[in-house]
Amino acid sequence: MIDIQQLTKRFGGFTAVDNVTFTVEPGEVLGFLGPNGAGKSTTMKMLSGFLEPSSGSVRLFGRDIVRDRIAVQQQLGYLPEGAPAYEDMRVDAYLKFIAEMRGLRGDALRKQLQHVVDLVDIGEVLTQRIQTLSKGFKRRVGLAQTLIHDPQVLILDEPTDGLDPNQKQQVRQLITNLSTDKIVIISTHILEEVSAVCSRAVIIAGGKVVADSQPQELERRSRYHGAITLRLQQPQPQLEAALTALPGVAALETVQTEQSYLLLPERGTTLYPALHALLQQQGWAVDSLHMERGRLDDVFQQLTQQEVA
Ligand SMILES: Nc1ncnc2c1ncn2[C@@H]1O[C@H](COP(=O)(O)OP(=O)(O)OP(=O)(O)O)[C@@H](O)[C@H]1O
Repeated sequence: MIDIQQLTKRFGGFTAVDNVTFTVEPGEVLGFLGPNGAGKSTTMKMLSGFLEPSSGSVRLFGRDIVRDRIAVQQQLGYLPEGAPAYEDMRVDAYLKFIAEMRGLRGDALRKQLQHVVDLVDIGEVLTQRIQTLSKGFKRRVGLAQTLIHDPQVLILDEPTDGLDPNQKQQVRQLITNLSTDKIVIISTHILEEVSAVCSRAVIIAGGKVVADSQPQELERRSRYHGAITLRLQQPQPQLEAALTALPGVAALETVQTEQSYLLLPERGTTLYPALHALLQQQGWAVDSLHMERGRLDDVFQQLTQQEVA
């Protein structure tokens, strides 16, 4: 388990990370979210032992990262923001170098190297210099470096930043596969990433935790939770008035381009039964009907703007 208690970082008079507390268990993928400048990277640096907290603590399986830094770092894999590497080295030489730094030798080194090369699928670029790689491959080499000593905890700072949609998908799948027996913490400002890979989301703004929940629970806080988008097969002149009058409708929006209506529910209301009854009664044929789980971007905005304001 990783146990973060009242973690704080001040740079001069400025508090970048302010009393952050949370714990993460093996098998969890924790998404650490926040707008630019919220304090994500600073927190990740403290979690991985690269920056000393001003106050508070980080304990990994009971060991304090400041007092026991080397022992804790042996169980950690850290991918810093931008996945920096020695650009003029070849991929194979770089990974061998990192493996040696991690104390691997001989057969164990060769096996582990082969294992991570297969895992992140970089066999075809092993003899290339890192500076000549595409962003996607660079990021995968960064991940290989993070995984080489088979750590129990992975701390990945914006692991899919700058990747194309296919590469994003591959890295997310890899993170999901790795998470079965590891603790994974990823920082991101990509909300779809949270829905795609995270079992939990901690949102920070202005250095403070403003939410700590499962992504589905956060979606339920959105005003779009249970919202229905409706399009009929034939336009009906009375439709708009009938929808506005439906019990439980908080607001009605029209989506002109698609000739559809978006019905927003009053909090705690399920709109579908009343809508279904209306459609049946009027005999209006439905072209499409979609009910939303909620929108993370909406909740993210509410939570982070409140804090900044
Ligand atoms: N070494 C430093 N000295 C002074 N201020 C710093 C230092 N490092 C970070 N900061 C400030 O702390 C705040 C948090 O920065 P941090 O990089 O942790 O944010 P972030 O959430 O990772 O942002 P982004 O999404 O843009 O990467 C920012 O205002 C930043 O300017």
